[in-house]
Amino acid sequence: DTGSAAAVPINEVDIAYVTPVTVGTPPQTLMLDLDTGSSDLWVFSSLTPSSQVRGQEIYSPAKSSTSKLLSGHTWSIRYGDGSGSRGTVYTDNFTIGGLEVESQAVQTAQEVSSSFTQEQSLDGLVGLGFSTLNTVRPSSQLTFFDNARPKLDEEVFTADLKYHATGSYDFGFIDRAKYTGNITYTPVQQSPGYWTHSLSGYAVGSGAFQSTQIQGISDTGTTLLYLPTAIVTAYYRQVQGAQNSQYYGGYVFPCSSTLPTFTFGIEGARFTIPASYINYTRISPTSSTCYGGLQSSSGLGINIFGDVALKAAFVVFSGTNPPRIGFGTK
Ligand SMILES: O=C([C@@H]1CCCNC1)N1CCCCC1
Repeated sequence: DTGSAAAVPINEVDIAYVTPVTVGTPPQTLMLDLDTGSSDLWVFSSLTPSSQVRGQEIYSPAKSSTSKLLSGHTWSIRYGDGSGSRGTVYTDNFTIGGLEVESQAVQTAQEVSSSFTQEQSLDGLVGLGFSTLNTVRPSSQLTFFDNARPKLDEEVFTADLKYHATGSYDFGFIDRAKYTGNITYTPVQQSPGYWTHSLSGYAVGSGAFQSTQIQGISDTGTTLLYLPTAIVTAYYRQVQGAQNSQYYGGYVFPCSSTLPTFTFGIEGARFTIPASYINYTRISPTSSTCYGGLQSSSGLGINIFGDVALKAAFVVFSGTNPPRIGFGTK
């Protein structure tokens, strides 16, 4: 089997992407954020206090003839940005892009943090990290990908995220029409449960490529690209008027600045992020100061290859043994 579904940016700066999924019988359609940086599948639900729901679609297990309570099981997750949610668990039929998993653990939120309440076009997350990260207790649950794996034509899913446009996620096949040339693969270290791998180096604009191993995680659920401070300062040294603002919590610069491109390496292959992707957003709607799509990872304890980087490539998440990740030019 295979599946293919849209990845729709939820606002005009691609802060996150949502994908239509269906839960239950008859199918209830929700728009969920497919997140390779976590492994819980949770949804706004009929159990979410109405004070915490602001326009989101909800899953009502009582309206599904195939829902079953996973008795005695709970979950609680805290994301690196301080957001979080918690609740109870049902199993139910779950589909993405025509690919169905019967009896998928669907984590129903009984509480969500304010940033989720405020994000009205996001109805929950589909964790596509390794199932070892799942927070359901007393028994942890499998991700949609792990459940679908036995029925997939090929043990892969792919991400084709786009700048200010709708892209796609595919399951079970690699669509030759979505990239040119070959996919370059590199090993994944699946502990503690992220898609952890290394870049082979980087270049700022037309500068020389610096060959250096940079370990981090490819995370479709993180908006920006977070790299070591030395690399980030070297980048913004090329930007007139750029500064690392304590007030805004990162590098800002005049929106009129000419930004260099940023190139990253995967093994011998090179992927160039256009300057426009790094001119991320105005710090407020009328401001002429802009916030960068490349920021320092020093506060995070981990480098994160988020959407600003991933949308510059066609990315193959391969669940083979051992797992690996592949990047193709598009
Ligand atoms: O919470 C997160 C991210 C947040 C954004 C969505 N993806 C998961 N983590 C990934 C980086 C290490 C810490 C955990």
